[in-house]
Amino acid sequence: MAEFWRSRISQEEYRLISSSHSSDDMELTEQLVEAGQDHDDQDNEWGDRRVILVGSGDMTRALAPSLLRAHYRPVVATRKPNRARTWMSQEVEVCTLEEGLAQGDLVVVAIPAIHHHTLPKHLFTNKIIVDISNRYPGETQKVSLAEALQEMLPEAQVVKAFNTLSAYVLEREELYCGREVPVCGGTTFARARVMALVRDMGMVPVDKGGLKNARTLEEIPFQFFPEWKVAFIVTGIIFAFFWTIKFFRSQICYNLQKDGDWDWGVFEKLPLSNTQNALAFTGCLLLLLCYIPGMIAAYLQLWRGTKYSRFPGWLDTWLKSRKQLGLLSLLTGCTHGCLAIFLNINWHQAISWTQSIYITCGVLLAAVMTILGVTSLPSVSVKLTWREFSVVQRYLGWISVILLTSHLTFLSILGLMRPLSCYFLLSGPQIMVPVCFLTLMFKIPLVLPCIDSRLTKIRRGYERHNPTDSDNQMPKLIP
Ligand SMILES: NC(=O)C1=CN([C@@H]2O[C@H](COP(=O)(O)OP(=O)(O)OC[C@H]3O[C@@H](n4cnc5c(N)ncnc54)[C@H](OP(=O)(O)O)[C@@H]3O)[C@@H](O)[C@H]2O)C=CC1
Ligand SMILES: [Fe+3]
Repeated sequence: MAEFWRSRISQEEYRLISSSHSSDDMELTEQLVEAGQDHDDQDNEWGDRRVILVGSGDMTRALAPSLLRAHYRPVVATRKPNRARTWMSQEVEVCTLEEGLAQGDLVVVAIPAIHHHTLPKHLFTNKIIVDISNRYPGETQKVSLAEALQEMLPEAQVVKAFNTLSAYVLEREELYCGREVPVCGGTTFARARVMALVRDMGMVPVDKGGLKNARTLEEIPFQFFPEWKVAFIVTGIIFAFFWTIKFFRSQICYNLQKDGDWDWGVFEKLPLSNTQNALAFTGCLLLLLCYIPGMIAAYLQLWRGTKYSRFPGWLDTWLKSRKQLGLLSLLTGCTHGCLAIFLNINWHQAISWTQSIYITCGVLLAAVMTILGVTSLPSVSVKLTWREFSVVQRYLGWISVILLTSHLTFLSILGLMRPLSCYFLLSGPQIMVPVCFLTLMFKIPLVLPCIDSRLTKIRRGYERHNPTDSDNQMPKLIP
């Protein structure tokens, strides 16, 4: 194997290559290695650090500088070298397809997939082809673009990569560094080589197996907030619930219970007052929904006496949606705060002590939630130590629940005791204040030293039913 690539490929990838028993795979790997050595012999200075970029479009213009930064040598192979030279930097070699493809065995095909059939097939023998193509919206193919390219170039190894990044991102080191890049296809060697390239460029390669998975990779750019789906649906349902309650209480019940004609004037409150009210309680419930699943998980672990059994699917999904629920809680809560300032505050009127506590708690809650929201963003959280992150998320999280409970209680301290004014329909505070207190009540046992130490033990790997078994399937953590 060419020395340069041996040093770039991690031990784990090398182990995978060595343990690959497919004879076809090994044969192709040998051919590729030989091809790599040929290029080494041609030019020792660069060896197979050359990466041939076919096409001179947006992706080539974004990839070439990032390859240079990673100490690779991009060679642009284009149909129109004279034109391409005008927009490529001096350090990038620009040549014809024939000249370019003769220089190296790692080739990035950066032309739209509809033009793949125009590629000179004979020049791609024994090459590792990095297919970065994406289909256009609305286009549907039975086979993935990468599989179609592999079928067209049977003597090459097609590896799918980089299609999940945009030219815009690839132009900015600060945006692409640390990003995950799924890679699939080729022999294990070809894939490992592309993964090493991705890693050298400052990104994190994720091995997605064979080329049959290319379709999944080609779907990624078309995904629409997949991690937010659950949180958006939950937020929509909660908002509709509180908006309907407010509508029945303030518009329908009000008119049904009063004497005289139907008052259409109260319907004017629908867009602003009702929406503000519904946003307030949506934000409250979303905040609680961030902390309730963690408590359920803790009780479940205490009951099972182990952390090594899977949570039910619904709890797993709920736990994974906490960040999104928290950010939506911040959004709805802050919108409620802004609207409430316009609606409720009469600056010339003295405020009671309950109102001043309610306002102070509300403003503090907004501040604490902003810190929680900002620290949950990946760009910020990667800069925090594990301790900093867990202290902020855990303690500030529960402080926000206490502030929320105080905010709601002092908002409606008198209203809570009032008899139901709209048949059996509870008001927002009448629903939310008990839920807040219940959440805090269930949290209190978990912070008691005897239970907390038991939970900590379980989370460090202790198992109640199997305390001494060293053959447990999962590794134990050192306390
Ligand atoms: N733009 C982006 O953000 C992303 C693009 N991609 C994928 O990367 C690939 C390239 O995209 P992009 O750089 O934006 O495309 P561009 O349209 O900017 O450039 C494509 C290049 O392909 C070559 N080309 C154009 N027409 C033909 C043809 N008829 N025959 C042969 N070659 C042709 C040209 O190069 P020349 O004239 O030098 O030969 C042209 O510069 C596409 O498959 C796209 O799906 C993937 C992720 C993101
Ligand atoms: Fe409020």
